[in-house]
Amino acid sequence: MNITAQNIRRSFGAHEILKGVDISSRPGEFVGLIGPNGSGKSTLLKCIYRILKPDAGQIFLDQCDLSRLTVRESARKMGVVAQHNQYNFDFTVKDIVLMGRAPHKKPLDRDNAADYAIVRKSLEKTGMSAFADRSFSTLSGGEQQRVILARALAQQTPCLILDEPTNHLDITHQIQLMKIVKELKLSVIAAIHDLNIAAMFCDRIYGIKGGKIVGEGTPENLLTPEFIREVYGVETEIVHDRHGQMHILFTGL
Ligand SMILES: Nc1ncnc2c1ncn2[C@@H]1O[C@H](COP(=O)(O)OP(=O)(O)OP(=O)(O)O)[C@@H](O)[C@H]1O
Repeated sequence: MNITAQNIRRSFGAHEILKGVDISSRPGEFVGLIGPNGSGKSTLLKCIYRILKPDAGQIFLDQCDLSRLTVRESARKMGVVAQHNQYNFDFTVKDIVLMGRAPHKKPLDRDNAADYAIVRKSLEKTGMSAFADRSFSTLSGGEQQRVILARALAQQTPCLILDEPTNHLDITHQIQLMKIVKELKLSVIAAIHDLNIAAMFCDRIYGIKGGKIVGEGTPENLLTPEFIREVYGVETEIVHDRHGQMHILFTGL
């Protein structure tokens, strides 16, 4: 499924945070969004996953204008792994993942064996099976993040929006999460802080600064020392390992 955001504008008070942003992800494409703190990444993703209403612009899932879908309809198409997952009630891990099935059910439908099997598989995939009966609020930040990914997997959507999904995760779980998402071959847009993680997993990356897209391309094409200096003001060297994977070395400010 194509995700297309066109000319998105959004202000908070007098501050225009998004100044006409275009971003897209093609079917099966893993798209990264990089940029400094406060550049508008989360604001853009929140407009896409409907927590915020853009002041102008449109978002399409294939040909379908997202603002014309009900929340339930869009939740069948788009899963979200966001930051700061807090609940007012204390749910078990299993219950949280089961919430991913809700968009697929009619109001009085009960959870059935197929739902429970999907929940079990999603917990297995994220390595969280042993935590199924634990209370979500007692988990560490990284464990919570993996449960939220399991919920998004249980939602079985063709599109996935990830807002700094590797926050809180140790390096093993960062790579594991990105691998899980990559292998799903969904249309993904993910805000990512770690440029090396972005380079390793993204098919295409957008750079955003001051609410404007300042570059777009494959990791190799986009993430040059000049571009990184322009966006972040840091000096870098690019090296390649024996597998041909690029790595960014930070050499100074
Ligand atoms: N609800 C809000 N009210 C006022 N200002 C806001 C609001 N939400 C975000 N902002 C401001 O908009 C700007 C962009 O924030 P946003 O969270 O989109 O940045 P980001 O690129 O995701 O940053 P980070 O890398 O730090 O997560 C920031 O200056 C932030 O303070």
